[in-house]
Amino acid sequence: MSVNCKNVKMSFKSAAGTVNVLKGVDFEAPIGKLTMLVGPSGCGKTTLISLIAGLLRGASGTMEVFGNEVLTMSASMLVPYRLKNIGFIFQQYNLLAGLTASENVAVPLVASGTGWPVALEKGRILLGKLGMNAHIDKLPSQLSGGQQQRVAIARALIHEPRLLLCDEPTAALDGQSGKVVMNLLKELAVADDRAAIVVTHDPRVYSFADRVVHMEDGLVAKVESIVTPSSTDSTNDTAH
Ligand SMILES: Nc1ncnc2c1ncn2[C@@H]1O[C@H](COP(=O)(O)OP(=O)(O)OP(=O)(O)O)[C@@H](O)[C@H]1O
Repeated sequence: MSVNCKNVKMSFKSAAGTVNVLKGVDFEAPIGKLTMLVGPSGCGKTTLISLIAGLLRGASGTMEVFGNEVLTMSASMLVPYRLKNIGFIFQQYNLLAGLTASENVAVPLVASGTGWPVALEKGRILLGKLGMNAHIDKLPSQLSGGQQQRVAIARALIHEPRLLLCDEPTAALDGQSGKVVMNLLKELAVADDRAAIVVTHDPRVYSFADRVVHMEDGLVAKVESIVTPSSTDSTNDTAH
């Protein structure tokens, strides 16, 4: 398993009182698979993947990610944990407005000690693979939504994380662009030693999943294993 969560509970305190958002989640994401996490708005999907990424603290239970017990990890250990293991694609992309596309992509490598020239070159190569050669020196404000999405994907994958976490990667895209993005994610992020977890509301992309985990009201309600046609067949998407 890339991720193995047992009895994960998480609450938020606010002026109105305590909200129990995760109520004892058992969740697994197998290595070499794309796991989709689906369920009604507010059921706790983003909270769960934020905990897995080490971006959110304060949960109880156990959460093993590639052998690391995340919930009890010290703050100083979380930084190298994230750099080594996690790529995160945020719903709103979260690109740095003052940096070009290739500079945005280079940031995770620079953060883990690679020099800017090497990081930028790797960033350009990866953006090229994503069909972005004409846009590598543009600022995010000069890019379309789909182009920004590709920059966010490249930034999440540049340091070759073992686990890619994506929050609604196709929400802002039309149907065809959504399929292209899902094909890219599967091709780049799912391998024998890697896994991806995709949070989505988008029924158009369900067929890219190897496994669908349904959450409801802070709990896992159902798990489906999906048998798909060849996951690498990115040219034939008529089934999607
Ligand atoms: N920082 C916070 N403080 C208080 N409540 C929060 C906080 N973050 C999330 N919540 C609440 O926790 C619940 C679950 O939120 P979460 O974002 O995990 O749901 P979700 O399933 O990802 O929803 P959506 O599909 O709409 O993105 C919601 O009721 C939300 O309002």
